[in-house]
Amino acid sequence: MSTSDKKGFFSRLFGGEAQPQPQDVTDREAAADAAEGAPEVPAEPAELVEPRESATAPVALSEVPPEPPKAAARASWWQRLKGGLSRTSSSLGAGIGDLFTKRKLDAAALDDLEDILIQADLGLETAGRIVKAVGTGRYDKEIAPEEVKAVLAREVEATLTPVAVPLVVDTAKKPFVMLMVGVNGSGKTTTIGKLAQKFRHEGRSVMLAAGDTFRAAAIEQLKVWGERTGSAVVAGAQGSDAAGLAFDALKAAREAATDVLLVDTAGRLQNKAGLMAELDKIVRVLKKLDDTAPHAVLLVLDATTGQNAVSQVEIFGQIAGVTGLVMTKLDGTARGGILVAIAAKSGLPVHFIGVGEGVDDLEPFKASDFARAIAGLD
Ligand SMILES: Nc1nc2c(ncn2[C@@H]2O[C@H](COP(=O)(O)OP(=O)(O)OP(=O)(O)O)[C@@H](O)[C@H]2O)c(=O)[nH]1
Repeated sequence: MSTSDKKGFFSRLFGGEAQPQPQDVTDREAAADAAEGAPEVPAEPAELVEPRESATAPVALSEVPPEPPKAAARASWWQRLKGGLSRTSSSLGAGIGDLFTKRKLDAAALDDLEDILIQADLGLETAGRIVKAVGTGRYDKEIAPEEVKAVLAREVEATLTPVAVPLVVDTAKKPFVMLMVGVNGSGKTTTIGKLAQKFRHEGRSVMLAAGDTFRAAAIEQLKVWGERTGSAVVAGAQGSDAAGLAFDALKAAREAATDVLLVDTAGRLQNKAGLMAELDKIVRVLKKLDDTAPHAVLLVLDATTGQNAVSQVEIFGQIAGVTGLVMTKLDGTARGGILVAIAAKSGLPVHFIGVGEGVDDLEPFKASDFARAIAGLD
């Protein structure tokens, strides 16, 4: 099928507790300045918020989702994944059901199937593969919707298996530095909180750097996550230099022998050149202290943005050297197939997916579970 056959498709495309040390601001400023002249905003000493004894500090911020009920009352991950992807699977299932109930497989049916798959944002390549697989050996015969769903699950799993790569924290790096990038509202800060919780449960010490200095609420949000997860937080004033703050945080994390440092960043894509300069500068400043840092650059993508997420992968891939993906909000869209399109197109590892606002609504990405859930299979 040529792209022109699907008019409008491409037009949618661009639509253990660390004991941190006091900061050496002189070092930080020197490194930041050496990396890129003087910071645009005069640097202020970063504030270090040490983790509280209790990880259940009162939450004052409406932006931070409430803590989930006790584990026993929570559904299993599979149930939450299936539930989260239900909008996508029911939309696909309804389309497939309508199409193949008591109907022979012919060219028109295959064309209609392709439309349904493209509307679910699975991407042209995967849609084409699924249609071919459904058609093979079944032409002119009746085919049950369940059979089509099984083929769909098989092909989606085949596409996703190569990218379902777990994130490995290299314990030789102290700290293992993860830079979190993505557009505003994609779920970066929430994902940082969820990851911090995971790492803490694995017995690692964690520090969070509030590098999204653009929004005061983002800084406050990160502090709440720090309290909740028992992670130290390095934060500066709103508008302070993000690279300087990242430098402070890495220095503190090193001195405290922290296992993982998660660095939040701003995501103002409307100012691409500015964003590129800021991310570049953060990376260069981190390298002053550890030339192998950052050890992972995770792009957080909001599934509800559909095809726009594809262009975000391209842009952030160019400006931030993305090493892996996290897809959030798969529970809020009927177009969860976008993950499949991105996997096929970019080949980037998908480390985690999020299906809710709760702290445990983020899990390592597994190709077969996702494929079964999206196809509506048990
Ligand atoms: N339904 C749902 N909501 C999510 C998920 N992940 C994050 N959110 C919500 O999305 C909203 C934005 O998340 P943030 O973490 O503030 O996003 P951000 O990218 O840090 O945004 P900025 O701070 O503006 O850059 C919040 O209300 C989160 O609770 C998810 O997997 N599912």
